[in-house]
Amino acid sequence: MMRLTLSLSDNPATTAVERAIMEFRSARPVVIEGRDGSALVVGVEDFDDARGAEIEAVAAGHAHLVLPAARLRRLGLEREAPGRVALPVVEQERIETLALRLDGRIDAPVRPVDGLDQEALELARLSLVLPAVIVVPLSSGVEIDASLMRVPGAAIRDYRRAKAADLSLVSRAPVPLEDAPTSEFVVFRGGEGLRDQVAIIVGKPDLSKPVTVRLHSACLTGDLFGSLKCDCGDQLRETVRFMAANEGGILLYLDQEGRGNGIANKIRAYKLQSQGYDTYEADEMLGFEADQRRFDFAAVMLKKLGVSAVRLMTNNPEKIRALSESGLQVISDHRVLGRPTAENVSYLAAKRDRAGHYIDLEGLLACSNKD
Ligand SMILES: Nc1nc2c(ncn2[C@@H]2O[C@H](COP(=O)(O)OP(=O)(O)OP(=O)(O)O)[C@@H](O)[C@H]2O)c(=O)[nH]1
Ligand SMILES: [Zn+2]
Repeated sequence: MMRLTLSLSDNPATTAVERAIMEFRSARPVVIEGRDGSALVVGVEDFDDARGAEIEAVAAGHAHLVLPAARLRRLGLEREAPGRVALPVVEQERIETLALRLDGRIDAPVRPVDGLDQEALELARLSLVLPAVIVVPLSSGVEIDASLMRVPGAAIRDYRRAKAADLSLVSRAPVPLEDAPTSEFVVFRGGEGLRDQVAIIVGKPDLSKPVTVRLHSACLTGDLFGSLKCDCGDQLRETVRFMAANEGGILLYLDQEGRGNGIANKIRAYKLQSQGYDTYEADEMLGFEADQRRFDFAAVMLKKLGVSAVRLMTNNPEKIRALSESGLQVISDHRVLGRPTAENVSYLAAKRDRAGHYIDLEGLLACSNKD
């Protein structure tokens, strides 16, 4: 019999994590294998009592819920690290209360997490689902479904770094834009998120000089639909116009919807915002720290395009720091602000006050009042 041997995947660890992400997103349990044991992990989304009963049969009282630090803080605990709460009974109602509900309160001791717990939480984050996981340590006698995906914990830990370093250019073509007729779209595979990353080269920038660059995190609501809740759409179009009118530039459109939390979690956060919480409070309730994004892979994209010095269009100190640390020469004197609207001023103020963004809101409001 002929046997097909595949040598295509030169990184089986990354592929294993990607398969695990797909399983996890379809609400199937995944087995994480660590050095000192393994654990069955399942996300809290789409969790019901029937699934709970299946998990309980395997867990025999040893399941626990792992919650990130942000969520524990929202539950009233002073925490900088994730923690675990025992689940003697695996019930949907209790899990939802602890992981999701606004009035959730901790009703049991919170213990420190182990390596498998951390890897389980990281798998949930990579999967862009709610960052809360049910973990069942597997003892040797337990039999589990052989079709369940098994993934080494070390591969999950290393995944982000590996993907950030391993970006490949897959396609490129001219795409004339309304405000920038000479533009080229260059698509990379790798980086963050679950899709591809796009570099838009506007005009013909001179790569021997600092190139005007913007790192733009995807914002479906703002970029595409002109949502009034943020300034993203204005920033995007203003950047392209500026580049076209000033010797060109490169805009990186990064798959980091919702500050890296994914569109589903962003809309969950918007629901909380409609109840009066600000952009960071809402994320914290869902278990997210202020910003999940990393920008190291953006530097890899720029280097692959032949860029070594940039003039960055941003107000975000984190973007400036990440590119500088990657060895690129960075000039960061160009701020980029959209129009303030009644709906987005509090969002802009929160970014300035909570995340240290360089936003001169008073100046901006004064300017817009003059118009
Ligand atoms: N989680 C969350 N994400 C949001 C919210 N509003 C906007 N976003 C996301 O925030 C990100 C904004 O990204 P960028 O436009 O790159 O902006 P930035 O980090 O503010 O930095 P600069 O614009 O460069 O100063 C996008 O991914 C949006 O989808 C929100 O209320 N909650
Ligand atoms: Zn936006």
